[in-house]
Amino acid sequence: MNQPYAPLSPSLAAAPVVTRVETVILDLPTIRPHKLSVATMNGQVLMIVRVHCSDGIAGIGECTTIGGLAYGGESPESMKTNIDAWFAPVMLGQDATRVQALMARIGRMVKENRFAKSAVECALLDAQGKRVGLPVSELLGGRRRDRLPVAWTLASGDTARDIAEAERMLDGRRHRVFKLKIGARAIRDDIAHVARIKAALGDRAAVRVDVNMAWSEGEAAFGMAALADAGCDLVEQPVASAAALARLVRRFPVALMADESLTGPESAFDLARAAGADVFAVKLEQSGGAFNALRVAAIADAAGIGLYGGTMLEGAVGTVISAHAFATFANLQWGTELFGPLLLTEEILTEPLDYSDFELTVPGGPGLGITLDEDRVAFFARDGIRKTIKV
Ligand SMILES: O=C(O)/C=C\C=C/C(=O)O
Ligand SMILES: [Mn+2]
Repeated sequence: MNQPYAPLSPSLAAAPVVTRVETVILDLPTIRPHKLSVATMNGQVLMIVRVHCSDGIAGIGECTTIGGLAYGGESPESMKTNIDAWFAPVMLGQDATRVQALMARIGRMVKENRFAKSAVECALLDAQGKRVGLPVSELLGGRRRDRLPVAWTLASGDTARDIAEAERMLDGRRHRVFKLKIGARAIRDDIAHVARIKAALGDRAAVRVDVNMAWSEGEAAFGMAALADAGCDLVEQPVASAAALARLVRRFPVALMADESLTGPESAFDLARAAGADVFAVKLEQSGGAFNALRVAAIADAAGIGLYGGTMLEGAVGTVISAHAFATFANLQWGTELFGPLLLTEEILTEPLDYSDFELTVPGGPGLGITLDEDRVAFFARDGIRKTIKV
């Protein structure tokens, strides 16, 4: 007869706990300058976090941003400092198998810091996936797709160079959706830039723009009408104000996408309630992690708002956890822009990700399904300083 009060099985009775949290900053070159309205990037800075557990399993996470503090309120340096000083002490000794419970514990001690939370949650999910032998996508409810369409951003700052780059991407069957970064130049120059690229590519490619909040509402009204005429099919965050987005939406024959206005489920709900966008760019870091990104997506689905898998130009680790999350989405009408690793000149994985036929393959192995090349991580580590907080 079963013992009604038999002790928990050893694996449950002594759940593995967090024993060490490591953070390291990697400085990596980009293939070319990457010019946005908020910053010009001549390299990318990744903050990698590694969570070690008492059962010998270690998970990895990443948080990265664009141009230091130019995009949002966290930088790789602030993320590293805050994980070392404030996240690690409340994680040590805690049950590593209960990811959401541990993230809630962190949330009671750490306000905001969404990018850093996203990285730590990723590391816990990677470890738990390795522990139970399941991909992260399956821990998030199950993937619906194994491949994701990937757009490419043209941001060299030179129209002819962008056209040549797009032709190479088309010839190589790597990308056929192109996002153009505009907003730094006079609006008429930007419109002419977009029109020239769309005229050159024609129906072989979709052309979209990201203004990164650089326009006033008046400029955006003029710009969206002109971009629609130029054959652009999506305009991303032309203005900073979510209320202005709601005044601009559905006035022009071009879709309007929210990005910077989305900072997690609550902002997604507010924007959905105002019907303030046609599309949501979901970003795990901006959302505060994978579970929050799924909540943002559920709000969009419920409100009939389209979905797009966004990037913070993460390297392979941040890109892959995003791919696992986006693979679970019921709808992903506008594809993704998970090209971050392709903007870098250096590979930090033992096996490069599979970008082919205009798509990215979502890794199928346990956890994230990727392995860091430790020699290359050590080589690109900033000042060789790898900070370790031990129990
Ligand atoms: O820079 C890129 O190419 C892609 C996305 C970055 C930020 C954003 O969407 O605002
Ligand atoms: Mn954007």
